[in-house]
Parts: sequence; C-alpha cells; structure tokens
Amino acid sequence: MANADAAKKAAGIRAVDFIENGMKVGLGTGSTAYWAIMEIGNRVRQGLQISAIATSVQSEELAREQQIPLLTFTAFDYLDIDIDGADEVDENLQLTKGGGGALLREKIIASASRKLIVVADEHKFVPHLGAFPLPVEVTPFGWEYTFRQLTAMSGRPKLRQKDGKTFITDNGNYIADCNFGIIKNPKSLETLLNAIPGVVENGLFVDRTNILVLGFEDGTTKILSK
Ligand SMILES: O=C(CO)[C@H](O)[C@H](O)COP(=O)(O)O
Repeated sequence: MANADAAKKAAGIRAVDFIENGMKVGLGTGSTAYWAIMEIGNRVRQGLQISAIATSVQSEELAREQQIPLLTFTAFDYLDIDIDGADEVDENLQLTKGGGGALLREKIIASASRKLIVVADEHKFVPHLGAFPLPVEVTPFGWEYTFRQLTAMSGRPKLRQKDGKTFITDNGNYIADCNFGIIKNPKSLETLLNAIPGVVENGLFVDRTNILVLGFEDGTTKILSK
C-alpha cells in the first residue's frame, strides 16, 4: 500500500471510534471516507446498530455492499455525525471539498449533522486554502453566463472533464474548478459564490468541522478539534 493510502486508511478507521450505537450517520465520499465506510461495515457486521445516509451514489453503493442500513431524508430531522474527507484543511478547520464532485450532497449532509468529523491524510493540512482548485457546482442551463460571473470574480473557472467528456455530478450539474489564489476569507467567498444565479453550491465548508482526524504515512493519527 502506498504511504498516502496508509495515512488515509488510518484516518478513516480512527474516525469510526466516534460513532456510538443508535447513531444516524452521514457517509462521506472519496478515498479516505472509503476506509471509514469499510470500517463501519465491519462494525455493523459485528453488531454495531446504526443507520446511515450517503453523500454520493458511489458511497451509497459501497454502503449497500457493506450491509450498512440506509436512511432517507423522510426518516430523520438530523444526523448525529457525518464522516467525510477534504481536499484541503486549514488550521481553523475550514475546508475545500468537492475534488470527487460530491460537494452539494456533502454540504447538505454536513449541514444536517450535529457533528462533522473530517478525515484527511497529512498532506491535506495547509496554512491557507487555495492551492487546490475550488469546485463550484453550476447548472448546465446558462453555464457559460455563470462562468463569465466566476471569471469576473477572478476565479479562472475550468469546466471539469472526465474521460474526455464534461463531468456530470450526481445531481445532473457541471463543475467549475476555480482558482482564486490564496483564499484569505473563505466565509465571504463561500457566500459571494452562492449568490451567483446558476451556482448551486461551492466546495468551501466554513465553520462546519468539529473534529479533524489527520492520518500520517506511518499509520498514526492525530485529532484536532474546535
Ligand atoms: O470532497 C470530496 C468528494 O467530493 C472528497 O471528500 C475529497 O475530494 C477528498 O477525497 P480523498 O479522500 O479521495 O482525497
């Protein structure tokens, strides 16, 4: 296993210790959240009683394979805990997410959760957000106009591609990967972006994280909390 994978695995598995019997759990998306879902599956098969909702079709399929009982939004008002990955985390535990394109469902589920536990390998911990392109989910209708608004904000948007085609999110939208340089004020950028008609959501997760579980290449973990 490559060392970065060992760090992701360590973080994903460690985060599952925060789950208690009876909890309603949000399941994140990505290669770090993968390990948390696999570990939840192990513990469910050993008798842990939880129910969960996934932040992407991919994670939902994995949860089904792992026999994790799944919830729908009609069945709950809030979740107890959400375990999800990040593309960048700063020392105030502000995040950039959406590298996997699941940011809209991830933000809805983070918002519905009493506690957000972020799992990340050590390389994701940065002094300032902004080196990783900021994903912005936009409607296909009028996307060219929306991109012009993002350009006017110096966001240098690029339409995300996958396998030679325009990437389509689980919600049928496009992703603009933006480059704003160093993001000095994530809160204000998050708000400004979401005020553009045609922007559905953006990948800044501000003042949402309660606990960060950082994984290291030697398999150890460190917990940071707010
Ligand atoms: O936001 C995400 C998906 O939309 C992921 O959580 C983020 O991209 C991190 O992924 P990984 O754990 O594979 O590095």
